[in-house]
Amino acid sequence: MPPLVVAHLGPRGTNTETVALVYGEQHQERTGQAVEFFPCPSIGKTLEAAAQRLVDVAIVPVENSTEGGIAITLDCLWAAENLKIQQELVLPITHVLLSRGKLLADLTKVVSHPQALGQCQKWLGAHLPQVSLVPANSTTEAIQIIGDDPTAAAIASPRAATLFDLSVLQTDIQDYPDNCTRFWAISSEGYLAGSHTTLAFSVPRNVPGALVAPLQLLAQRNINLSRIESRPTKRSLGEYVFFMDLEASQTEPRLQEALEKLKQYTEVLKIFGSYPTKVLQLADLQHFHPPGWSSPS
Ligand SMILES: O=C(O)C(=O)C[C@]1(C(=O)O)C=C[C@@H](O)C=C1
Repeated sequence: MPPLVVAHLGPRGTNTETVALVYGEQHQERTGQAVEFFPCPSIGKTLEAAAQRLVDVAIVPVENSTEGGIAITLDCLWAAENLKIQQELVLPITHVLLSRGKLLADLTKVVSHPQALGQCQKWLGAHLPQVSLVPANSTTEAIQIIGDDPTAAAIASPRAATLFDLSVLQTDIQDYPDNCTRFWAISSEGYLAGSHTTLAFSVPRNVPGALVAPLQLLAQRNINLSRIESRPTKRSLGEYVFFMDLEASQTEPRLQEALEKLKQYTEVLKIFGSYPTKVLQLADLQHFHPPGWSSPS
């Protein structure tokens, strides 16, 4: 059997890679199939690899508890024709400040993924108000960017600190202790059943009640909405695509009925599948975190 190929945002050491490693380990334990990893330069390229079937599965971040939705993931999912969610994994996110320099006072710039900079903005404002904040494609690309410059620091994971042998100037710099990110394992192949279903739709006209009718269909069937998020359609200002996460499975008649009726009220309706969801615990992460790391939850 050929190995399962799992794409993730690279280079090695990103938070997304941690989730890919856990996903791969659990897949191998469950099926016996070997797993190979395929690091990609951006979230968009990771999803493209899955859509073009260059890989079997793409692991991508969807939403962070501090910073909210990851727009590029939702936009790529909407644009692709054939992508389905297989599984949701929630990772507690701990950020550390890494540098070849020794003192906070010597730093002039801090580099990281915009999500990570956003998740640490209060800490940065309080401790490094004078530095410039430089965006990177990932937390480990940030480590490559700072190189040996002792006046630059990167925000990355404790695992990246160990992998790249960098000194940690400060641990736990995320603004909220329960900071966590939801990730999806996405594939172009069929999908598994599970407790949650994600869909997205555009509405035919921007009129009063355009969103109330779809919401009523769900409420009448006692289907709980765990998230609703809008993204611009990019056709004209004020036109949106609505993403919804539902606490119900497509195998349930109440959801099948609601989805059938939803077609009347939507212009384009995409169903990204039903999937199980899991909050990763220390036991899931034990092979992928440096000694001494403890889960924030
Ligand atoms: O740069 C990384 O380490 C990533 O995995 C990306 C990413 C994101 O895009 O949300 C993933 C989790 C964290 O919330 C910060 C950054």
